[in-house]
Amino acid sequence: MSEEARKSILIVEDDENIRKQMKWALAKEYDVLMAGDRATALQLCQKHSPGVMTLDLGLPPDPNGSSEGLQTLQEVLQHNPKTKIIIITGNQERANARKAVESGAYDFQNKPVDIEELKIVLRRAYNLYALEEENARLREQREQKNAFEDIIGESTRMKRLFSMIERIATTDISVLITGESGVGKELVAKAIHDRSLRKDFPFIPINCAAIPETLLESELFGHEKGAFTDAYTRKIGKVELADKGTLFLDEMGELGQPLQAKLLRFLQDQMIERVGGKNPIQVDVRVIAATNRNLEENIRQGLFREDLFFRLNEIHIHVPPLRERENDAQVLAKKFLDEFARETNRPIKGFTQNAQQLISDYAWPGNVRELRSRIKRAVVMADAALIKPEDLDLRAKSTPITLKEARDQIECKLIREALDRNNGNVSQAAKELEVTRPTLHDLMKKHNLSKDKF
Ligand SMILES: Nc1ncnc2c1ncn2[C@@H]1O[C@H](COP(=O)(O)OP(=O)(O)OP(=O)(O)O)[C@@H](O)[C@H]1O
Repeated sequence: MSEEARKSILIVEDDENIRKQMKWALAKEYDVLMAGDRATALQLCQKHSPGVMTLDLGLPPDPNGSSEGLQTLQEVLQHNPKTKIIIITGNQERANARKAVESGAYDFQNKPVDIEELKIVLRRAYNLYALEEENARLREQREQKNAFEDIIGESTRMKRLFSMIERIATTDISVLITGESGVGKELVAKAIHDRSLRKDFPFIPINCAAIPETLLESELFGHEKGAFTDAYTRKIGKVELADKGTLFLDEMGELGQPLQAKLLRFLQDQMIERVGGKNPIQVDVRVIAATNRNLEENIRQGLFREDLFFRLNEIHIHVPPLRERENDAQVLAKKFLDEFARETNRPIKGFTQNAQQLISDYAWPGNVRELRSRIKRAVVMADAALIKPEDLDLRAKSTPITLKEARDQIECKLIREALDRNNGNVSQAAKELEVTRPTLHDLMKKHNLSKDKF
């Protein structure tokens, strides 16, 4: 069956003529089901689970009121919470339409229905329905496979991150991703984009730290021909290229004050101006920003605008460093090994026990990026089927030299794990570790651990 043929719609309308007209208008795009009362509507919903539904609020036995329509809405949503319901309502029933939307209807349309407008609303509603279905399917797959497609991870922290990504992806909320260098912030941004309604439009990353401040404005917003000495032709900026899609602003903390102001304006009204341009251009862009800096500290120092921070930080996602992800370094190492062995055609099968131990113990300051490049090197250097510790070239950095260093390392690891188990609750973590709360606070300070990151 083709994708198109599987789209189904239920029309709930007690006037037979209107029902027929709507069927006629929609049959090309949808499998149309029809009901004239609540009982039939419920039956059809349970049997066919339609993606979208139109619902006339005035149904028998209350054709002039809305009680039966609202009851139908409630019961359908109970059984089919993902079905997107568009309320069809008379002009004088606005309050009821609003009530219906508050109770979970997707949208409403006034009578007499403008069929072309309704088709657009239905298409949007259906896309959202299909995306939610797809995300649920992916979630099921992930739960079976213990992975999130391209983002590998089985640790509690990463599983929490995956469900956060799923929850926010279909909203248009701006997201600020924080985390050390190399933890996978860009991968997270891409995963959000890929699960959003914008997924068929561009995902445009830009690294604000890699481009000199003087060029960054025209990289972001574009320029007109002749705007400055080297502007020989018109250039379309990244924001415009990301129209209808997602712009990923990496290393956001590096942005200077003038560009912060321009960015804020674009975030507020989705309008930009090319450098040297005279007319504002309307865009429709979701922004995901990332930083490995402490932006709150930058705000205190007057380096970063607070209003811009609030705009970008509607949702905050912290990606934990690799050393705080239980067994993930092992899982990732195996995955990278398989990938590079295949790529280079080398018969490398795995790691010696000592190499595995080293991968677990090492602190990975460069996070997944460092792990990836170490495994790449090891696959090339290894002279046997199993990778040995020296192939990884890490030993010098990971082995504690003194007893004190070893004690510190284990102390830090135990505190991190206790905070992790207790979602950052210091009192509970202190109880588990059998120390007082103030002692744990002191130790957290010593190891530079913040409870907000758990
Ligand atoms: N969980 C993961 N699973 C698989 N690959 C990963 C994972 N996390 C990161 N990587 C890989 O590690 C490298 C670094 O990831 P990424 O560029 O997303 O990090 P980042 O946090 O954005 O880094 P930076 O702060 O330096 O911009 C990439 O090659 C990415 O594909």
